[in-house]
Amino acid sequence: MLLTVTDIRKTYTTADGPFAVLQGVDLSLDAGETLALTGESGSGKSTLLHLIGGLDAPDAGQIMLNGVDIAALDDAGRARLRRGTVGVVFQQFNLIPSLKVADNIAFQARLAGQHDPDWAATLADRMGLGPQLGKYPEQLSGGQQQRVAIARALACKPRLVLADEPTGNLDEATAETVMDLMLELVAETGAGLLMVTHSQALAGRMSRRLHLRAGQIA
Ligand SMILES: Nc1ncnc2c1ncn2[C@@H]1O[C@H](COP(=O)(O)OP(=O)(O)OP(=O)(O)O)[C@@H](O)[C@H]1O
Repeated sequence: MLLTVTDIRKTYTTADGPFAVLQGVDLSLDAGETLALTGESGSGKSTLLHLIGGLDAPDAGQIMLNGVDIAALDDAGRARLRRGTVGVVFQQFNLIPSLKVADNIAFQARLAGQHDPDWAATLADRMGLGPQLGKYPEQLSGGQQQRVAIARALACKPRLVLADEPTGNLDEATAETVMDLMLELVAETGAGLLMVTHSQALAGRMSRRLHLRAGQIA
């Protein structure tokens, strides 16, 4: 199993007191599988994705990724694992404004010491980004920026791709094209995909779907 999440708990401290957003979440994902995570706004979807991506640590529970318990790693260990094993795509693209498209695509793979120029070029080509490689993110449309973000996430050949509303900022037609490309490339690499979405149509394109409600998988 690529990913096994067991009894994950997370409580935020807020001005109104403790808020238990995740109260014992279990899920698993195999390589080559695509999983949609749905749930009302505020149900904890992004929180769960961040924990699985090692961007934050749970209060309790186990997250086994590729045989490693990431919940037991320190910050540096989580960062290393994340760079080499996980590719993340956010709704807001999160490109680096001062870097050209080509360098944005290569950024994470370089950090992980896994930059493969041929693979980066293949991704850019498949994403239709050839003419944009020398441009800066601000010179690109939203759809083009999200294709750069997806290429960047896939450039380190991740075993797991995490996507948080990846097409939430795009118009319907662009969203469909971008999603087609992402699903195609994820399928070709054999990675697992966990995608947070509010779109039932999008969730229907995944091999499985889970719904988060009241801190647990419903
Ligand atoms: N760092 C934080 N400190 C305190 N509360 C937080 C923090 N991050 C998130 N929350 C709260 O935890 C809850 C879950 O947030 P989260 O972003 O995970 O939900 P979500 O399901 O992804 O929502 P949406 O669909 O609106 O993006 C929300 O009520 C949010 O206000």
